[in-house]
Amino acid sequence: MSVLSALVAALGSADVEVVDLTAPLSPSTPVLQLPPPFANTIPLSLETVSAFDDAGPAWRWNNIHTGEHTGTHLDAPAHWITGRDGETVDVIPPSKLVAPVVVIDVRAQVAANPDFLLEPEHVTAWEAHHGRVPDGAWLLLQTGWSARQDDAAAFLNADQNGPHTPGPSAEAARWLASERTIAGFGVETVGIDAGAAGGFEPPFPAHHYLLEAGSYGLTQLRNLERLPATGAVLVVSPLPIVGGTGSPSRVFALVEK
Ligand SMILES: O=C(O)C(=O)c1ccccc1S
Ligand SMILES: [Mn+2]
Repeated sequence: MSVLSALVAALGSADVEVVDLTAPLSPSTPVLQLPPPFANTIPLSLETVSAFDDAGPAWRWNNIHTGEHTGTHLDAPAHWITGRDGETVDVIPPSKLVAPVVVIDVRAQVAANPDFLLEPEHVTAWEAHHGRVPDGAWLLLQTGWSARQDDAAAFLNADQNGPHTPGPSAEAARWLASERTIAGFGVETVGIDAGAAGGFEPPFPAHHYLLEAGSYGLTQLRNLERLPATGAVLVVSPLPIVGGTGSPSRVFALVEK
């Protein structure tokens, strides 16, 4: 039996489960809110072209208005100034679109502190149990934050001092970019950087270092609790927007039961 035949058989027998990691995309999907004077992306909106009416008696269709960085989306290296000469979303290599995925569970730490920062020591402690993060793998940070996805205020979790959401420290971002070779870094929150990362050095270090290194970002993921710490395969499906810095993406994982 060929490998793909075996996969099809496994999918049919539920030995391999397809887990959708994508948040539903609607006009109420929370989007990043950068402070003035910075511009912000738009949320999704649907504009009716026709709906079984005079404009289209037998068909319904819409125009969609969205940012590249709206909802569950991919960040390409070209999104950040440090990766400005890097890959745009239309040329992401297939080896990053379908790749091994590992999950680091920090839900307990985040439940105690929404400003929790992933440090290199958290990754090396995980590696002591699960082995080194494989070269070319996606590393997903499981924070439990997807439970907030239906409440924009809770999801963005901002007060007068700014947003309070977890993410990597500047040192963790630098370390992941220099000491490991990951396809990308994925999160449940609105962006791959922590809410306070605008005040880090360098600002937004996950973007700064990981996109500089040619890694990608994935945001606003959910259902990470259905993934094993290792052994699953991630499939990332961005739109191939020519020259795009990112794209809303359908993301799912193949999980052996
Ligand atoms: O790439 C994003 O969606 C994102 O999170 C972001 C975009 C622009 C500026 C800062 C950030 S933090
Ligand atoms: Mn983004």
